[in-house]
Amino acid sequence: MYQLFKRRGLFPDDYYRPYDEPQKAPASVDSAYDAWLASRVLPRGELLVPGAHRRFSLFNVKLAFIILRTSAFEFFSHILSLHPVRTTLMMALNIVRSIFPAFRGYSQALIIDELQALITSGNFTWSRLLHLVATELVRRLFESLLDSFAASNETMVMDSARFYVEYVQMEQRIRLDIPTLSDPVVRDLLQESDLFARSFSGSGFGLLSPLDFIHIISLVTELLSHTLLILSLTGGATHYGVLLLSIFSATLPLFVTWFGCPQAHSESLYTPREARAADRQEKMRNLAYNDAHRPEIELFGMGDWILKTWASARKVVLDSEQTQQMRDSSLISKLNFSDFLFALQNIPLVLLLQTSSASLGSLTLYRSSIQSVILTSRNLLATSRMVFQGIFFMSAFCAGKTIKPQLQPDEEDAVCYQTSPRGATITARGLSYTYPGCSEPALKDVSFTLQSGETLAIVGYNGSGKSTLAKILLRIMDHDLGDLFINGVDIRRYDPSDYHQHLTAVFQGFSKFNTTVRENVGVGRVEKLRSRTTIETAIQLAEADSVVNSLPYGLRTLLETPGFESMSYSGSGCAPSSRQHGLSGGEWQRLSIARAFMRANEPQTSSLDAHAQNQIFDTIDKISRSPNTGERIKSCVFITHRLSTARRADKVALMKNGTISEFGTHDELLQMNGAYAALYRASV
Ligand SMILES: Nc1ncnc2c1ncn2[C@@H]1O[C@H](COP(=O)(O)OP(=O)(O)OP(=O)(O)O)[C@@H](O)[C@H]1O
Repeated sequence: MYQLFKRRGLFPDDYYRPYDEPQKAPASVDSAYDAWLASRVLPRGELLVPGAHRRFSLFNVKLAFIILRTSAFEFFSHILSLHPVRTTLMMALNIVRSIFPAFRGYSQALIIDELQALITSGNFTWSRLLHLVATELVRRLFESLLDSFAASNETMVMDSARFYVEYVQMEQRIRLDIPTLSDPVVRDLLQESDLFARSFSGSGFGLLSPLDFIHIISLVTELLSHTLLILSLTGGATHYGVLLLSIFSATLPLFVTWFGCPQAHSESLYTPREARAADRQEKMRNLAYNDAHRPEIELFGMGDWILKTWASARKVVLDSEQTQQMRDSSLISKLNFSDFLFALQNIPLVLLLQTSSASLGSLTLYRSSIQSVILTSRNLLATSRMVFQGIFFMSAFCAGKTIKPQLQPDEEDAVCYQTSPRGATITARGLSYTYPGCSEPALKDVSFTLQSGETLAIVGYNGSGKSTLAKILLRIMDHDLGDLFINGVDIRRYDPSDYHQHLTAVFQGFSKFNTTVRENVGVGRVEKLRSRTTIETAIQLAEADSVVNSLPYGLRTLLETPGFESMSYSGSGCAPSSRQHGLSGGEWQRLSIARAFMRANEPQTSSLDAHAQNQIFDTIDKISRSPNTGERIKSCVFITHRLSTARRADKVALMKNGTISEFGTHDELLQMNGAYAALYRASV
């Protein structure tokens, strides 16, 4: 697999390793992807699980800078370009709003001082008091108007940013092919990229969104404005010294937590064993909660096993969380600083009282400002910490955009699929394939030739590699060794989406979508989703018309699915639940065949059918011939366990232990008197 990735140029040479082996940080880091990968490697060669918080170390700070340099600028410029005026306004308003608290404190202090002066001089009047209160109310009104305008502006900016990242996420998932998506590195990358996208809706592991970079700026401004106020109230070196001491000691515990105990979150740092346990407990929980599994859970009495497995996995996770908590609550963070701090903060207050300029207003202002400094420092540290983590998740998001699907040919190698009048010619030479993480190949040295217009039946025992070969022929997986030529051209040179235009397939494990019959069939050829005629023809070809006609709302019937695939969501305007209807396994299969037949009328289509039966073979045979001359115009490969169906194909391939052990016409194989002949005789 590593060789394959190297060849495809998906990952740099020196640091892709299967996850079971110790990991090594990349030798040089000069892209967001490198930095993301390097930030996950722990000193012992273990990998951080996706979503884990990065330690605040010098190395990670350097990586964060590389990410900012290589991808953050591009990302933020894109966000800015979505709403340039509103985003700029949002930044400006954030800074303006950050000065408000200090200004508020100052204004209140002025009112108190003025009242104090009025009372001591004996000039107090109620009208003067009302005037002061009214002024304060007007100031507050202005503040709240600006606040609500800023909030609505921010919502618009955030919504468009959220749409953008979610769109890119969806695009990424759809663009990548099965081999790329099944790679563990890519899976982790996409998981962290998802966390980044979710942080925009405020649900990414408690992360703030990346736009909180702006909040850092406003928090710094707020901190500065309070500090300036305090400095203006206090004077002299003694005051400054004590003041600095009190602020430092107020924020010290925060720094200790930030630098010393970076794994405050329970999910932050799992060992591979703990990560596996976390995964297992989640799977068991899903089994217990999902109604789709209920019949089998009851039938096979899986309840106890689920509970036991969940309990042992849960214990491992809880133990790990406990260890982390104990690590986090180190002695220094357990020390209760609050009383001590309170005393320290009062020292400048006492000194301030000694000065002749001390007034009630200035004392109140001092007290509230010092509290604000502490609060703002806390917010600043918490926000910075989240942003620090967010930078790494952002690198996953940006790196995800650049992953090249493994099956995509290089531009200079790509060729367009050229149709041939009688269907595709398939030539396989020494094809081998090993699933990731497996030691034994699922396909070994498979060679055969299928001429255009011929039908090939693949037969063999369970697990002999039939589906694997079909997936390679369908180009949804890539072979490791050997060559596969379609119409004389290496299959690797075709763009998969171009190649797929010219074939169709029925899968054994076909998808059951929780949507209408029409959409369940129509997705076989999305551009014809609105063409009722095409859908009805496909349904007729698949002999599924009796199924559809028996449904209360025909094509508009909303199908209930036991599985997870869902194409509808609340508010989508889907049919009401009264239009829902369940189908039997066989009826679903008919619809899946109709889905495949959506492409069957294309003259050059090669049909591939998994686990076909006699009746289906008749239909496939009918549509793979020209309606005028009756000549074959499509090649067809199908997998079957029924040898009575296999004998009707032009060629039969018997698969055994991942390879084709016998190949030829039905009669040739019978004459060979080998395994096929024995199986055939046993079946009749
Ligand atoms: N995703 C996978 N990961 C790892 N191994 C796999 C995977 N899918 C299949 N295999 C293994 O590859 C081998 C061939 O499987 P394949 O599904 O191609 O067999 P098959 O002949 O189609 O079987 P069946 O008739 O039961 O459908 C089997 O040993 C199987 O366990």
